[in-house]
Parts: sequence; structure tokens; C-alpha cells
Amino acid sequence: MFFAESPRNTSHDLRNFPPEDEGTVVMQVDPVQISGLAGPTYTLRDARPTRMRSLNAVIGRSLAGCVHVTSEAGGWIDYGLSGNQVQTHKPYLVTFDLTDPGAVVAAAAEILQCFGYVDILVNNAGISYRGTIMDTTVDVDKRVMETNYFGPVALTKALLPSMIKRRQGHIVAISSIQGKISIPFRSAYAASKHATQAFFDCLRAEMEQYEIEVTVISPGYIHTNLSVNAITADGSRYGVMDTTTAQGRSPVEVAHDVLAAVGKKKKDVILADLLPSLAIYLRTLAPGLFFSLMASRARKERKFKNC
Ligand SMILES: NC(=O)C1=CN([C@@H]2O[C@H](COP(=O)(O)OP(=O)(O)OC[C@H]3O[C@@H](n4cnc5c(N)ncnc54)[C@H](OP(=O)(O)O)[C@@H]3O)[C@@H](O)[C@H]2O)C=CC1
Ligand SMILES: CCCCCCCCCCCCCCCC(=O)OCC(=O)COP(=O)(O)O
Repeated sequence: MFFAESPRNTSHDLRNFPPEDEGTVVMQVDPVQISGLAGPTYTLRDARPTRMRSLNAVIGRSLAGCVHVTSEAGGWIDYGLSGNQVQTHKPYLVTFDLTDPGAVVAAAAEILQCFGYVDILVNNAGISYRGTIMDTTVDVDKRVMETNYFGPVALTKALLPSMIKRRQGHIVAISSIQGKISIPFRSAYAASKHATQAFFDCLRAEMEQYEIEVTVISPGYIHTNLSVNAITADGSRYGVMDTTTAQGRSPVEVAHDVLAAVGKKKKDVILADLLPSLAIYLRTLAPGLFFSLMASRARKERKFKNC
């Protein structure tokens, strides 16, 4: 299993994992049994920080960074095997900028050179955004699309041929509730997540003949650094931990649910509370009412933020 992405422009061989540098996640356990991929059973361990400086820092890594995946036998990654034949691999972290197409292709080549193939690709890295459409530069729209949409698309395309050749693989896209509904002042983010949903839905249909699974996950708020790292209308960092984010689900729980969904080969999963889930139905069944609610939300927020 390879968990895609994170930092930038350097590669770390994690044969001596965990390294000493801060920012690396070391996880302790809560074993989750995942069955799938032509029979083998994976034992994956959940993300729990032991040497992070803050929980928030863990969140980014636990969902988006290098996830430490270990076997019961104490190795690192079990894959491609069944029964007692457990072969383990230490994680190998390839770091690259998803907005750089050349770096994405090079990273995919490096991954394939290292492991020969990828069982499960989790497209998780992402960036959010806050701003009014009128104030937002197109450069900001592009940056969000490049990170959340074109980057994962490029990485997926680079790894697909090897999956097709093996007729085996599982591609996961971490989208958002905002891939299904659009809320005001999130135009670029919601657009990138809607595009993600559409692309991976098409991919699922096209990959069925090769027995490659595609799972789109749409979480509600998660307590991560997403709002802090979000960019604003002029491209600057928002830098605020929003209450909605702070009150979101634990990333450990969400990571657990993502892995469980992969194990069950789920195609489309909403990981959210009742209200966002109902909002998706409202958008479909009573769009006029949904649009009125969103307009009222925009009015209130504009008044509150004076924008
Ligand atoms: N938190 C939430 O409320 C929700 C999050 N999600 C989705 O979950 C996913 C993970 O976000 P989350 O952990 O919450 O947010 P964080 O901001 O905490 O983490 C984002 C991660 O994405 C990586 N990243 C960002 N830009 C790039 C890039 N250009 N190239 C490579 N890596 C990059 C970051 O790496 P680095 O640290 O090196 O910058 C970081 O590891 C995102 O796709 C997000 O949209 C979905 C619904 C709700
Ligand atoms: C039948 C009754 C239905 C009532 C529905 C009322 C409509 C309520 C609107 C609810 C909006 C929920 C928005 C949820 C957004 C969300 O969970 O986003 C997840 C993210 O990706 C968060 O990113 P952000 O950067 O925005 O923090």
C-alpha cells in the first residue's frame, strides 16, 4: 500500500523509519482488518501520534502524509500475500508537490521502481480555500484545482497502467461533502471536489473491466489543519482554526473508516453527521429550497464578516 503525497521535493527512504525529524508521524495501534485485493488480508494499524508536537500536526500526516502501516508481525506493510506468508515492507516516503506535473510523474516512476506496483493509492492531499468569488484571483482558483484535482488525476494516470497490467488495484479519492454540495465562500474548493467526484466516478466505470476498484470518500468536518492551511482570495494563508474544523471528527476515526471502506470495496462513502448528509438529499430533491438556504447563509456570513 502506498499512501500518496505530502511534503515537497525531497525523497526519504524510511528504512530507518521512524526518523528523528519532527513532523513525521509514528502511529500506534488499533488493528483494523482489511480484506480485499484478490484474497490477501491486510492488517493495518491506525494513526495515533507518539511523537508529534500537536494533534493537529498528526492529522495532516495521518490522513495526508506517510501513514505508518504495520503488520501484526511487527513489520511495516503487508501486501500481496495471504495466509501465513507475510512479507513486510518498511514504508518508503516519496515527497513531491502535487501541483508540479513533472514531479508527479517522477514520483510515480520512483514508487514503481521501488515496489514494482501499487495496491492501493489514496489520493488524500488537499487544500481548502475561503473567499468571495468576486475578490478571488483566477490564480487562486487554479492553485486549488491543481492541488485537489489535477494533481491526483495526474498521479492516478501515472499509476494506472501498472494496475491495469496486473488487473489489480484500488484507487481512493478523499473528496468532501463539498464534492456533493456547494456552500458559499468555498467556490474553488467545492469546484475542485465536485470535479474529483466526477472524474473518479468515470474512472470507476472505465476500470471495472480491469477489476480495479475506485472509492470516493466524502467526509464532513475533520479536526485537522485544513482551515489553517486554507488559502484566501489573494492566495495568502487563512491561518485560522475554524470552529467547524476544531469540532470535526477525529482524523484517526476518519482514517479508520476510510480503511474499512477500502476493505469492503465501497464505491462511494459519505462520512458525515446527519445535517450535511440531509443537505445532499435536499440539493437533489428540492434544489430550490437548498439554493435559498445557501443564499441566506451567504447573506448572514457576509454580514458577519463584512465581506
Ligand atoms: N479537514 C476537513 O474538515 C476535511 C478534509 N477533507 C479532505 O481531507 C484531505 C486531507 O486534508 P486534511 O488532513 O484535513 O488537511 P491538512 O491541511 O491538515 O493536510 C493537508 C495535507 O495535504 C498536503 N498537501 C497540500 N498541498 C499539497 C501539494 N501541493 N503537494 C503535496 N501535498 C500537499 C499537505 O502536505 P504539507 O504538509 O507538506 O503541505 C498536508 O499533508 C483533503 O483532501 C481535504 O480536502 C475533506 C473533508 C473535510
Ligand atoms: C431535510 C432537511 C435538510 C436540512 C439541510 C439544511 C442545509 C444545511 C447546510 C449544511 C451545510 C453543511 C456543510 C458541510 C461542509 C463540510 O462538511 O465540508 C467538509 C470540508 O471539506 C470542510 O472544508 P472547509 O475548508 O470548508 O472547512
